[in-house]
Amino acid sequence: DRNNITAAKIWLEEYNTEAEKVRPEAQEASWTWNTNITDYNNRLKLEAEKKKSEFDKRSYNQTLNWDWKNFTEINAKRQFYKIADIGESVLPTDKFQQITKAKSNMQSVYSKARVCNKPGDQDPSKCYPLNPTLENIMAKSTDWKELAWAWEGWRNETGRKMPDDYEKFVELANEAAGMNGYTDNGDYWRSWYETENFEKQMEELFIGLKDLYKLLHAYARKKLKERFVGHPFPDSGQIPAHLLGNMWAQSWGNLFTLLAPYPGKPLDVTEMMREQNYTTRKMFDLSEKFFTDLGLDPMPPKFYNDSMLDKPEDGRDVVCHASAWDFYNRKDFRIKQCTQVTMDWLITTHHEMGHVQYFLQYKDQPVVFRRGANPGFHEAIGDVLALSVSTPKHLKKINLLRPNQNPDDEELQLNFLMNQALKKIAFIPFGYLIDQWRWKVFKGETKKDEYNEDWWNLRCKHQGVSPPVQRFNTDFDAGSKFHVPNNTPYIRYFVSYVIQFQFHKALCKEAGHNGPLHKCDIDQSTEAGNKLAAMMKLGSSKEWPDAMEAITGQRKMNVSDLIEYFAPLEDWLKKEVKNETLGWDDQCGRNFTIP
Ligand SMILES: O=C(CCC(O)(O)[C@H](Cc1ccccc1)NC(=O)c1ccccc1)N[C@@H](Cc1c[nH]c2ccccc12)C(=O)O
Ligand SMILES: [Zn+2]
Repeated sequence: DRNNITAAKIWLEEYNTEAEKVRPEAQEASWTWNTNITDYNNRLKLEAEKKKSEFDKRSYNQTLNWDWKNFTEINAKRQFYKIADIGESVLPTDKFQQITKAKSNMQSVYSKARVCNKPGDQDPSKCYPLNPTLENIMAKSTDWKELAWAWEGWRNETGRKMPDDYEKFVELANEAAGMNGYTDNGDYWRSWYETENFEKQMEELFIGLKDLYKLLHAYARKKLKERFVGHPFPDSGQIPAHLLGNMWAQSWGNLFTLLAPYPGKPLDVTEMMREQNYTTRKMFDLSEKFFTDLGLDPMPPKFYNDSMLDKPEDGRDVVCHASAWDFYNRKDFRIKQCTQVTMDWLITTHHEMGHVQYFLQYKDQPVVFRRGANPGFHEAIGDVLALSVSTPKHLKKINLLRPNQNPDDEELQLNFLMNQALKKIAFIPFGYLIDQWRWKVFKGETKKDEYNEDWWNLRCKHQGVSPPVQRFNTDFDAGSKFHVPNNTPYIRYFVSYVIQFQFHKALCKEAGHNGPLHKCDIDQSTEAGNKLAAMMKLGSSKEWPDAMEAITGQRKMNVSDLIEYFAPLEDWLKKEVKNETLGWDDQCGRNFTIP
């Protein structure tokens, strides 16, 4: 009968066995398309996703045979709750095909996009991809026109071609969410945090970090005005978005040579990697060794054979944006990325390896529990280890610090903190605003003809950046960022950037570190590794405060550890910008220059 827990548990076993067959097939078809974008592979992907959605629907219907909401066994009840949460699979077949098609269209446009007519090119029909060319231009160029060409061209070739598909996706995703009992798709996405007034909590964390961001923003703006003297910066105080070393101004690390407090003491890890003939494989071996030295798991033998770690040179179209893949059969785990030999990519490699380590640690959980305690946890693992790898102390240990440099030199340490701030503090408003925008779109508060206006309202208000050229409602600049056409939620990265410092603080204590937090390197501490592993083994079987408590002893997210980490730099910045006006007007001033 409906309350027979023994029979229910038998059914759960059967569900898991079936899921460990259906999911690998769907993953394999998705992998084939992601590593070779063709119409044929797209059809196979659609077919496999259809099969998986039918399995999800069937399973949902079978959960109705049990009064699982009244089960006293928490673990079984939570498995039923997750099995019944089938997302877009709830849609009838034709609508499911439509939403999958709209998503594939946008992903294909994004991954195939190329930008032509580069200023100074003899052959105007020569076209360039984001990875590596446009990313390198945004990182290295100090030519206003060249930066504006890449910035505007990328948006013309991606976002501008998506509004219709995006509107279709929003409509169908909201319909699916409604059928599952949510008010809209944003409500569904936020439900994964199982947290009362989650939006309010995010806003409070963001407010707690604003002052720190304003200091860094004022300093960067001051130095960029010197570099681009004669070029227009809006009176309203924003920084033109194409000057910050990154296509989306989400990470300012490429401005290190301009912004380092002591330029004479560089951290030029990329050059050191190149001088030592680093290869992609060496970067992965280095990362894997950090994990195994903590007592965590090595990569399975198949991992290196089956992964795609470099951009293919045979001209085929692939999804270059990095991702880690769990095939839900406890055997297949892969990474797909178009690695370049740079420090940024060494960090990204740790980020992706963090995802795979989580897969390995929770692989014996029931399939529905093979997820992060909340999505932010999954994004934080690799970044926590990278906080140790990036320290001058660790770089010295792995011979990526110049031999004549002393890792304990206080000026070098301040340069290191600035480098970290340009990646971690600069990211905060960007990590916050993407889903502020999407949640409003899903709520119906932002209509299609307001997509771009609302996007720039948030970019100007929260991030303090402005468009370098005139923007129109026929533009769709949100679509120029991978996660929007790929429909990957983004608040997870904002959460990760907060909790990774809580994890770092706790693991450093476990590793017996004394002294300033930013000098801590947990390398080789199996005590720290054991704590991290114990948390990861839980997967999503427990609510995330339990997982947080397993590492930090606390049950809440808070920004105090991040602020503690950057305290020495905050003092330096306050002195550096004491004659500057901090912040900017909510609205972007209007003074574009058409190049
Ligand atoms: O997007 C990524 C890395 C890609 C990912 O590893 O997060 C990837 C995104 C993705 C999700 C879904 C489909 C395809 C790609 N997420 C995963 O691979 C993943 C796998 C399993 C569980 C959770 C996430 N980073 C973000 C920001 C970021 C956070 N930490 C970083 C460290 C270095 C560089 C960038 C970042 C960005 O580039 O804007
Ligand atoms: Zn990630």
